[in-house]
Amino acid sequence: MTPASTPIALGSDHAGIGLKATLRSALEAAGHPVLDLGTHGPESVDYPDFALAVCGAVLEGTARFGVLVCGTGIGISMAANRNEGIRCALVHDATGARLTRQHNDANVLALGARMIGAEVALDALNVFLTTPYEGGRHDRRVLKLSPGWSPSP
Ligand SMILES: O=C(CO)[C@H](O)[C@H](O)[C@H](O)COP(=O)(O)O
Repeated sequence: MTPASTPIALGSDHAGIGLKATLRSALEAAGHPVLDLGTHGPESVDYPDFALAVCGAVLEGTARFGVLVCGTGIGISMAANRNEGIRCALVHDATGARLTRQHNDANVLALGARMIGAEVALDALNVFLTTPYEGGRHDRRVLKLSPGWSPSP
């Protein structure tokens, strides 16, 4: 298991920068090490670049989980899920965050800064980080999401 001392990687585009800052402050206040991979300014940028950076950190093990924010969470989650081994879930509340950890063993959380408020996002993040994967019947389904998996002939 990845130790809790391993950072949480954060990334956003310009639309998500405010919510990312809120999430970062909350994580740091709770004692979580954070790896903020940008964006760091208000200029218009492209969300796939930040999804790639965060997913790279998760896949190489320098981050325990990734958290991505764009305006809707849609584009940045699409970009994240292009990376083999990443299971990124776009959620809109704590229930989605809990279920995607329990059932999908999601390793990246995506949030839409133009869709949900900061309190809901903070609840979702807290639940995401503290909910374990259930395993059991979900193992064979998660396995089918793995790099290289294909149906038996
Ligand atoms: O990818 C998105 C839409 O699913 C995100 O919401 C982006 O943040 C959005 O497209 C950015 O839009 P903007 O008009 O360039 O701010």
